Amino acid sequence: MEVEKMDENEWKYHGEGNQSLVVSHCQRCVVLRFLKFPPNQNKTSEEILHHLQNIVDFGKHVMKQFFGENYVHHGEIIQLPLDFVRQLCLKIQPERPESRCDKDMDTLSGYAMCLPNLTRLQTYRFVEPRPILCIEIKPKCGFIPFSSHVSQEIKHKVCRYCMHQHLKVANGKWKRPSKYCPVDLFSGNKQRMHFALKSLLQEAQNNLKIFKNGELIYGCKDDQECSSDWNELARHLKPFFFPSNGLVSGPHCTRTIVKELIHVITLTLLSSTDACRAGDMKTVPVSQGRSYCEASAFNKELVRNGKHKLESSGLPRGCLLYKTLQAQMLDMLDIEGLYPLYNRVEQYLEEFPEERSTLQIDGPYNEAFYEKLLDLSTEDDGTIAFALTKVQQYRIAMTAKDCSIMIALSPCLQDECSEQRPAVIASKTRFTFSVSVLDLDLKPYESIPHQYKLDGKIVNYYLKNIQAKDDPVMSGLFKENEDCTLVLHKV
Ligand SMILES: O=P(O)(O)O[C@@H]1[C@@H](OP(=O)(O)O)[C@H](OP(=O)(O)O)[C@H](O)[C@H](OP(=O)(O)O)[C@H]1OP(=O)(O)O
Ligand SMILES: Nc1ncnc2c1ncn2[C@@H]1O[C@H](COP(=O)(O)OP(=O)(O)OP(=O)(O)O)[C@@H](O)[C@H]1O
Repeated sequence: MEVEKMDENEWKYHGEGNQSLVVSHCQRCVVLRFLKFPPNQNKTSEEILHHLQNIVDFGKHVMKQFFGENYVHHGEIIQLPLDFVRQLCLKIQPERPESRCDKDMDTLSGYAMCLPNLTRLQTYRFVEPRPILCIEIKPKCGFIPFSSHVSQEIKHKVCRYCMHQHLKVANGKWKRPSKYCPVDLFSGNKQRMHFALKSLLQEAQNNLKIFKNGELIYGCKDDQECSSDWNELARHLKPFFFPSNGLVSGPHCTRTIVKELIHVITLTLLSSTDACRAGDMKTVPVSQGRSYCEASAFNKELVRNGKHKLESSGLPRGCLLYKTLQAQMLDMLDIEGLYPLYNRVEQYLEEFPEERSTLQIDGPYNEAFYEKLLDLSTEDDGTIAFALTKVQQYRIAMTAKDCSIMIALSPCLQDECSEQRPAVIASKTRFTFSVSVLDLDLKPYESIPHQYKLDGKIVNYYLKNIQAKDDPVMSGLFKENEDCTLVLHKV
């Protein structure tokens, strides 16, 4: 890219999260990813460059090993003219959702990351004329904690996402709870995956976005403004799934198209398109934890119908979901078992602050850092080395619990598919596809106390407000208490 000739008019707002803001090029298949900071948090250009270098190194030397070369795009750092960045910032400001404007895009350093535009197929450099559909899923944590350090039994039964939903609705983050359960999505069972994906389509929150030719057509632009009109979605999707049938319309057609979409997403999620170095590193036997979540609407429906056995077919080893789950499962001790180890590291650093860089707490994220992550022993020998390994593994797990999966699909002819360019088949269309993972920024060491507190809040809220109401015995107890209160009233 010729940085001297950068023109803000060739770029447009693409999206943002809590840490970064992304703009896409109008003709080329690239995006720029800028860091975001709260106003007044003045970072020097050097600090920003160092932060970005860490992100790139972490993707290149660590996450590629876990996920595989083809799934991870670490990108490169680019230095941009400050004038271009300022103009771009002004241009895109009106497009930004209000809920994300508590942080400002960095316009002072001139540094950004340049990445392939993952809403496009990765085989083309330029925006190609053929239609492209892209589905972005932020699947969140797909397993139930199996650690013996867990103090509340409910955490062995209900997954964090399902519990957290209730706290988020109570806090006003979302209007309604979603029926999506990540444990169903990661089960590898097609029926359960279908239910999970349908639930995501019903209540996308920040877990699902759909792009057509690089433009967002479905999902939440803002926390308050969510598009969940299936008829509108079906109108967009029809040319992809039923290219020659112009007559089909109405609710039946909408349902058929949505079903086709879910089918294709399931097939791509289960496909194996890459091998990776950590491929044989099995963090935990799947059988160790519970393979279903008691709060999942799918599970509840089965129980209502008198069926108690939830199928978990298991994920094919090569697929991205499997790799994501394995990385997530590096959280072997749960935050409850991890927190005392974090405190051990903290104490050590208080005594020996100069050791912070030797211990690679803030990088560099290189080969040596990766090698140390491979020790999966859970036997605590009381050393700082053990505590540090578990802390770093936990940070990787947290990163994998918050990453997103991008699936890009484009209709193709039979002779266009090859081993390099795999295909999935829907009833009327053959799609060539690519699957990628994004937002693999390592979670900061400093966020661990926050994770510990949040975990307590999520569980306590669920126990007090949700489980107590769901459980007939508990709700009976609450009623009795209410009766007592009445007796105690002055009359
Ligand atoms: O803690 P969680 O599970 O709510 O995850 C946070 C996400 O909320 P979510 O539950 O997905 O709506 C949150 O997403 P939103 O900003 O709410 O869209 C961020 O991804 C946050 O990451 P970071 O701390 O900014 O790096 C995420 O925080 P981390 O816990 O991953 O640090
Ligand atoms: N390489 C890419 N190609 C296409 N779109 C991208 C790319 N990187 C990011 N995006 C889009 O920009 C959005 C924000 O990016 P990203 O998830 O990296 O932000 P974040 O601030 O790190 O997220 P979080 O809130 O999870 O911390 C993504 O949800 C995705 O839609």
